[in-house]
Amino acid sequence: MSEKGFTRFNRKAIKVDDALQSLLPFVSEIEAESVGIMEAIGRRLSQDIQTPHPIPHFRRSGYDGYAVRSEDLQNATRQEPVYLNLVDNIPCGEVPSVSLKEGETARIMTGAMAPDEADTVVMLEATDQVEDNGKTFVKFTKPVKSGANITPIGEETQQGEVLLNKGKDIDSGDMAVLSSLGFDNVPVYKKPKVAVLSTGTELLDVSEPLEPGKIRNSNTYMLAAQIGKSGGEPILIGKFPDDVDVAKERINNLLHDDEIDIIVTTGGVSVGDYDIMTDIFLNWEGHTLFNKIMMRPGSVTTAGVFNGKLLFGLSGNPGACFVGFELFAKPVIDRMIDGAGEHPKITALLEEDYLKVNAFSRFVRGRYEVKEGKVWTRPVGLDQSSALLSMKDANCLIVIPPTKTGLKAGEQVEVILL
Ligand SMILES: Nc1nc2c(c(=O)[nH]1)N[C@H]1C(S)=C(S)[C@@H](COP(=O)(O)OP(=O)(O)OC[C@H]3O[C@@H](n4cnc5c(N)ncnc54)[C@H](O)[C@@H]3O)O[C@H]1N2
Ligand code: MOO
Ligand SMILES: [Mg+2]
Repeated sequence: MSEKGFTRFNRKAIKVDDALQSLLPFVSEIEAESVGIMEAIGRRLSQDIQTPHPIPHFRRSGYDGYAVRSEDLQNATRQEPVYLNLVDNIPCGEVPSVSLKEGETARIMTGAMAPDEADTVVMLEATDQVEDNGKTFVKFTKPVKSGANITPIGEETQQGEVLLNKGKDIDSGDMAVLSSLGFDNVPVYKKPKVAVLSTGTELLDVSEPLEPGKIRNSNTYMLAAQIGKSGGEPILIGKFPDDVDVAKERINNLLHDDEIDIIVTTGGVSVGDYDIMTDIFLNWEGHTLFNKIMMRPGSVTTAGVFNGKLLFGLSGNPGACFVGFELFAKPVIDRMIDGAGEHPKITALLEEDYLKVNAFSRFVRGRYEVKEGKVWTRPVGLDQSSALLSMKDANCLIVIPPTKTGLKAGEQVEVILL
């Protein structure tokens, strides 16, 4: 009997949102760290990133050509071309070596720094270079608009603007900005360390050959991927037989291990004789928050807290384990790294009838696709808690509210994006 009056069998089912809310008070933001820029890919920024200088930080030529003062060319025509004296050559990475005076021009390459006195760059294709007793001139046959083909300082952004916001997951565009601004070290949130421990005497290691009545421990590896995708770092503790003392001792170590932020177990949370996680949650030094949810699959998903550390007892059934993680552990990890901790939802149209009726909400592994501008969704694989193969094809969970009649094709449903 736990202090909340939970017992093995009489469990008080609570709503998904209430269960999620009951976890959130125990979620604290994880500290930040600084990582090398290449390690920052996919990590979450822990600070706003302001630009220390305008972009671009110098007047930049947009083309290979000649930097000119547009007033020198205002009378240029094919019949009466203007010839400017070539006084400088500015490749990319160099700076102008002379200041342009009236009647002078500088050859300049794309991306190179334009001379202060030039307000325009004329493309090479629109000019000719001519020699005249040892001096080089450039021939222009039409006037140019002042400012053409030169990117002014700060055209993209002025100094001091916030370009990347705290809480953003670093993707390719962010890497362009961070590297351009000189962040060879990047402030990111530490990855919450999530210990994964699977219980079940029936479990074999991945490398072990099958035996009658036994299965390989697939939940641990499925969760490792889900944890990584959620921004956490999976710490694989391994599989344990259905021995409550062994499991309890191991879990206790983890609860006291400052290196571990969250513990996730799989298996043994229902009413079976060897459901040892149920036993642990019924009498442990922590506080059990819930052990029954108004949902399918994963209705026996259980969670508790011990000195501020959350322990999740996910179901052994792969489908239930997967859904239990997505609905409860993923939002917790997200909030630890400054995320909203919400389930990303969109509405979609059912492509086919869903006729299973149920008193609880169903979270059905499904796929959504955009077709003719509308979002459609359909279940994938076996819609059963114990199904293993439906997760690989799923990119969403279709939320089927409690219904007496099931839902018809074309009806609107919410889907949670995976
Ligand atoms: N009489 C009742 N039976 C069941 C109930 C119930 O209320 N009354 N609850 C059902 C529900 S709901 C679910 S969900 C499952 C949950 O089972 P457990 O969390 O206790 O999981 P186990 O019994 O340990 O195993 C269930 C199933 O999953 C397989 N399994 C376990 N660990 C792994 C793993 N690491 N990788 C892959 N597969 C795993 C295990 O072999 C079993 O087949 O209980 C229902 N029963
Ligand atoms: O609630 Mo369970 O995951 O349906 O079997
Ligand atoms: Mg069981």
